Amino acid sequence: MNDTPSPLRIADDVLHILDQTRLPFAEHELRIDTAAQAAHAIATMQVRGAPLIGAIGAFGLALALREAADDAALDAARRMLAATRPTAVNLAWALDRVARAVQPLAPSARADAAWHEALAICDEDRAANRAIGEHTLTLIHALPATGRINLMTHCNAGWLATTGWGTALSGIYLARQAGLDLHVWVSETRPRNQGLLTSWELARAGVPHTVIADNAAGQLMREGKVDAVVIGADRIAANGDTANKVGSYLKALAARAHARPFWVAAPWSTIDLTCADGDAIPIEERSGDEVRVVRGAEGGITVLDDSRQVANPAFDVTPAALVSAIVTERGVIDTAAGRTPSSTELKVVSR
Ligand SMILES: CSC[C@@H](O)[C@@H](O)C(=O)COP(=O)(O)O
Repeated sequence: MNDTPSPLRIADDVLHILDQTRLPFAEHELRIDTAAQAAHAIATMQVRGAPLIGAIGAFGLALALREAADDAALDAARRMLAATRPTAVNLAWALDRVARAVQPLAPSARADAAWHEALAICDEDRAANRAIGEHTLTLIHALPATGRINLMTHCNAGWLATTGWGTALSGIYLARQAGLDLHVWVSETRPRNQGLLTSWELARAGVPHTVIADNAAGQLMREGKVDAVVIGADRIAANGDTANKVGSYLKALAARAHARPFWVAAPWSTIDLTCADGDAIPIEERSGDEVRVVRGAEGGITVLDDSRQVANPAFDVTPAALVSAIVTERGVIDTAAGRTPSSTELKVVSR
């Protein structure tokens, strides 16, 4: 699995992360050797993307256990890390997994065991993402498009958002490797502009793409310039309702209106069977300053002063009825055709 770039590097038993708040303008690595630094990196979005924050949370817990590893310390560190970002379930999932692995052990053995569990989470994430890419490639091959295939994506669900390959972008990378004539519409994704990260990734991989303002998506679909939309996910409820970066829902509505497939690509760890439907998914409200200040290479430009009220929900929920397929490492759940895989327990309400 070494043939994918990764936003994190392990050296000297500590973490080195690519600071995503400085991308795409500067490539800058940060050293993370305490749980507090890991929590800060997640909360400030130096690292972001559901699978990646899960992995960093897991390493953060291991780092905490190097300082104190009794039950009270474990619980406190877990809560501190879990409180950083609420929507992506991968964070809580990874923290639970590490805690469960170390709880039966003596405190002296916990830090090393937690570190190994975090490494295993990363290995499994890369393998899952590669498999997601292969399943997505099958969907791409099945598109009725003749000539160049035009996909649309939102936010960044590439390798930067995971420990390797990405989710929504994994299939795009494999399609490119397979020599498919493919072009990607990349929506800018205000207010944090994760679309610029996607453009940065795609440019590095030589994937033809065009960045658009978020509001251009509907017109492009109307003009027949989009064959399918593929996005990642932060949490998928038991009925298939999908939380992802705010703006995903509008793209799903436009895709349905123009009879275009809308695919959600995510590892199984993004599925939360304890959420019956999308109403149970917590939606993160971030600082209004992200809307007030437009960031660029030279810092930020204030476009609205703080006398004005601003709302900044960071995610939205796309109802399962608008999702054509959920692609996980276990295969494709074709929600449009009313088929669920018998080997799994996902209680998707098929339509
Ligand atoms: C493979 S990442 C999937 C999602 O986490 C991604 O699309 C997304 O919404 C990321 O949001 P972010 O706020 O940048 O962490």
